[in-house]
Amino acid sequence: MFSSFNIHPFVLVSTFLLLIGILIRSLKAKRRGAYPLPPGPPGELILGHFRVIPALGPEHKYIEWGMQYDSDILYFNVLGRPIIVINSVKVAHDLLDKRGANYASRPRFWGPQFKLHRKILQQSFTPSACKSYRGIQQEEARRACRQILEDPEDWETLARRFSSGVVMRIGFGVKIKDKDDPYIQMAVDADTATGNGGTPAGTIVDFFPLIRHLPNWLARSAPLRHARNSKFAIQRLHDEPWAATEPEVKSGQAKGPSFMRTHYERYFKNVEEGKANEMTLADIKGAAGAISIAGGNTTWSTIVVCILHLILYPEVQRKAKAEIDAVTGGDRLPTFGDREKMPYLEYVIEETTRCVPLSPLGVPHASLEDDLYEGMLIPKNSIIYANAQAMTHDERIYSNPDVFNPDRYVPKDQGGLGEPLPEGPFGFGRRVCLGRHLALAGVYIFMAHLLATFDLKPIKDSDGNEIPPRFELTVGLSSKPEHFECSIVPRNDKVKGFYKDQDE
Ligand code: HEM
Repeated sequence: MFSSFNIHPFVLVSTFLLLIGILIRSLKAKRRGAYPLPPGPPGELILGHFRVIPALGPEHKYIEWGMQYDSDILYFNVLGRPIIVINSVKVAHDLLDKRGANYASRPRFWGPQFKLHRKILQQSFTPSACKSYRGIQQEEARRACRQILEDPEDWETLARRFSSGVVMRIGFGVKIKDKDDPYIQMAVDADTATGNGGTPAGTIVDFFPLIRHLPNWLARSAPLRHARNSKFAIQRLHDEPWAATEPEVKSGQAKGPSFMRTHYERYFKNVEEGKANEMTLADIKGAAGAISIAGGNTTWSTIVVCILHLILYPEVQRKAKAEIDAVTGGDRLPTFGDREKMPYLEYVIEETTRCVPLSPLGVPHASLEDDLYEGMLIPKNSIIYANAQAMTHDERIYSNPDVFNPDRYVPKDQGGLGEPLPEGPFGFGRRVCLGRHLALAGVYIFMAHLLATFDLKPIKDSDGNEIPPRFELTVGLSSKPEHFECSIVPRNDKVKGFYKDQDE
């Protein structure tokens, strides 16, 4: 987990002194109260589980340990900081939902002003508020698929343009013009920042926060360098769209709806009327930026993972297309009005989030006070990982969990397995993803357009043999799929007619 411990000797000496403190803290934690901690593998004297938890794919090791210790809740201690891993939906509900107030915090890397951003964002992305963004999502899906018709090789960038285009329009009112638009590169840079930083709250910087003040030559930690480079990319995705749209919004010339416009206008109206403002302009910018950062890469990655599985499982693709054609007659593009008539496509999307949770360990929460769960102590200030990989692949709930099978959700009274829709890919409790309704609507409209228009196939080698696409994910706050080769071809000549008269 913490393999990048590559630091100057000066830091090592200071670290030694720190370790003494850690040892005292660890011993104190062990002696705390009469209640046992949740089970887990043995750690080392000072480092705890620092070297025990693997750097890559820790979620899989946590699943193994859960079985070994026959427990859905595990305890670790890294450099004196308690870590709790939750491996089942039941425990996640019991702690993160039912006792949400105690588990609503984040480890130190989240700023306090985010609480206010969350409150404001939450109101903007309820299921009914999301309906007002459908026009934007539909227009961007049409535009992206029309461009894929012209340039199928570039489907991946065009899918990214769709997802970034939607969140940039909703956040700031910025319209991404084409795939070479500089905003695309900004979104890619921000994706790299959030998608490659290593296991969240699992790097040396998270346990020695003071290291982040050291110059690069002194602390040669890869995650630290990554965090520093990322800061610029993330800031840019706030500053540039804000600067580009502010003059229009200020002068009342902005056309479409956007989060920024709504709150900017409200802010100055309050100023005029002498009323207090809850948010500063910097808060409005921060919240609008959060929409672009949190919503672009995640939606795009879900689409790419869905495409990949539809290529690997051609029978699922065939069924999804048959459902779409039955609703549209194969004569038009699907709309949001068709969504409830396409339960199979909905299951395909849910199955995508189940098979590959993009944040396999969730985004870590932190506990505020000591808590007791089934006779076990969960210490105050623990880092809490909700292991979405464990929950979505729990064999007690899902049959053959590694198989992509949207039919698993078909209710029993309709002849299906009646397995529950996945919980975990969007997190839990008071920090649950507030963009989930928007994200699922975006994936629906994009995939419905894509499947109405194209066949998604593996590429072939020179002998005509199919080469199945390769599947790999980066490791970060939200992972993203690595590039894979595939072939996207129009289903027939008629589909081109779907895109005539499109307003660009
Ligand atoms: C398929 C796409 C998406 C996935 C898989 C996803 C996943 C997640 C996860 C796992 C969390 C952490 C939840 C927790 O801590 O328990 C989260 C938080 C968040 N998501 Fe999403 N998300 C997606 C799309 C979006 C979109 C489109 C938006 C934009 C509106 C968004 C905005 C946020 C925000 C602002 C947070 C932070 C919430 C907080 O800390 O209070 N997400 N998301």
